[in-house]
This record gives sequence, C-alpha cells and structure tokens, in this order.
Amino acid sequence: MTVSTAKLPVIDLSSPDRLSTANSIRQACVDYGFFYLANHGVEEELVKRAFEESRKFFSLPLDEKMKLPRKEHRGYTPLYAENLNPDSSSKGDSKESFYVGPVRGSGNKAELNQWPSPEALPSWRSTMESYHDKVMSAGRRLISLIALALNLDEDYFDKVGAMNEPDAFLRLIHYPGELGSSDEELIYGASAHSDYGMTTLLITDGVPGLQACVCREKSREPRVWEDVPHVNGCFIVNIGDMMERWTNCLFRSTLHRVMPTGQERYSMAFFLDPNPDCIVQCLDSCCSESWPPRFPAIRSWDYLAERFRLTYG
Ligand SMILES: O=C(O)CCC(=O)C(=O)O
Ligand SMILES: [Fe+2]
Repeated sequence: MTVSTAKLPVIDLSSPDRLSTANSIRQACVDYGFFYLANHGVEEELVKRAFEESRKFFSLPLDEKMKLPRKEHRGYTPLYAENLNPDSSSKGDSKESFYVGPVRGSGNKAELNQWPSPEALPSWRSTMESYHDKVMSAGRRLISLIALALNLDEDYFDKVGAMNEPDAFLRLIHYPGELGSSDEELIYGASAHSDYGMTTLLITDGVPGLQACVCREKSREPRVWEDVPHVNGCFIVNIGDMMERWTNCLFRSTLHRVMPTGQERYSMAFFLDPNPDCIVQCLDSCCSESWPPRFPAIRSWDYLAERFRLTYG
C-alpha cells in the first residue's frame, strides 16, 4: 500500500509577526498536532556534533553501555527493552536509547545525569549539555508562542510554574535497522504511540521511517499513516498528551511510529515537560458550558510517572 507524505506546515520561530505565527501554530496543533519548526536558533553544526557523539556512544560494546543503565529516567536503554504499544508487538521496539535529563537547575537535579567516561568520549558531556541548553531555549520561545496560540498571556506557562526548571529530557535514539524475520510479527523501530508530555522537538538524520496518523479520532480504524520526512534545518514538533489534556483536547497529541526500513537510523527527541510539581488543569480558554473540562487536574509528575511505569514496567 502506498503511503502519502503528511503535508505539515512550517512554523518560523524567528518571525517578528508573533501573532500570525501563533495563529499558524494553533491551526497546526488543532489539525495535525505536528509541524516543522524553522529558524529555531540551534546551529546545524551543533546538531551535527550531537549526532556524531550519539553515534560514538551507541558504537561502544554493549557491556560498556550497560554500565549506565537507565536510572531516574537518565541513561541507557538497550534494544527491545521498551514497548510503547504492547498490543502490537510482544518483543519490544528495535531501538536503543540514552536519556539526558535537565542539565541545569537547583538541588541535585543535573547531577542525576549519567555520562559516558570522559576517557572514552571526551567531548560527549559538553556537546550534550550545549545541545540540551540550545534546544531548551528554542523550546521556551515555542512555549510562549503556544500560550499566545491558546489566547493566553505569552508568559502563561511561566506563571503557572511549568517553565520553572522544566523537566526536559533529551533522548538519543539509535535504530540498528535490522528487519525481524518476516514470518514473525513486524518489529517496529518505535511502535505506535503518542508522546506523554507537553511538546517534543525531534530531529532525525534524514533516514526515513517516521509516520504519523493524522486522523482526528485516535480510535478510528483502519488507521491511515502518512510519512513525516526530515526537512533540512527544521525540528519536527509534536504535541504531547499532557498538552492535549491541558487544552481539553483542542490541541492534538497525534499517534506516530517508526517503521522498520532495514536502514540504520539515528534521531534525537527533546521532550519538553513541565516542572514536576506543576498542576495541569484545563485552561480557561479551552472550556465552556458546552465543552466542559474532560480531565481532572493532575500534578505533572504524577501523570508522567504513571505513563513511564506502563512503558518500562
Ligand atoms: O525517532 C523518531 O523519529 C521518533 C521517535 C519518537 O517518536 C519518540 O521517541 O517518542
Ligand atoms: Fe514519539
């Protein structure tokens, strides 16, 4: 079956016409929950370096990588350890990943990060810290436009505490590209899922595989999948379930997956989530008498911890 390419809008983060940009973001988040983000300020050179360092890490022998197993949601997760959609595959996804949590902040938050040994990978930590910082500043600018898009003050998410030391996790991903044997079930790179948090800023190495199901009804069958190709110089941004909850389902967290193509592939997903103590409750601008709040208020971390528990067991 041929798969068409999703026609996603491109949002210019540096446009001086913020209101018009906010309107385009609103439209994109209502219609697709996905868009491309251009002129985001993260230099191509830094993206390239981060991909190089990521490649170096995943090329280490497994026993080296297993010295940094995922703890406190930071560190290494080996192949098949994660199953985003247990209904679709019993083996788990064909990817390995590494999480880098917030790199600044009060208390010991940044110290929870695990780093490969500087002897083996001397530039790894500084590269990932710079990349995390830079994507975080793009994310902050994006969140203020998202607030405008929701008819809120542009510092709304600062005022409710979401952007006070947000929980931002960079996840480096490596898909080895092997195809599971064809007489068994299909093994996805990443099986169908929506992201859990506020918003995700994803960049890939250009190898195809990512698809989104941009149908409004998540439960509609059969699902129609469309390719989401890499666009040079852009992040692929998508809305997460927590933002869907916040906006009372006005903004959509869209199902997506990574198909196995037989090609090795690298990507870097930056999950921008609110401060763990932030209370996520239906925005005033997203409910009315005829459209009452669908979800009770919840503390951000309580919501996310439950989602992680279901994914990682
Ligand atoms: O690698 C990709 O293109 C997508 C990864 C993804 O959706 C995720 O990690 O949540
Ligand atoms: Fe995702």
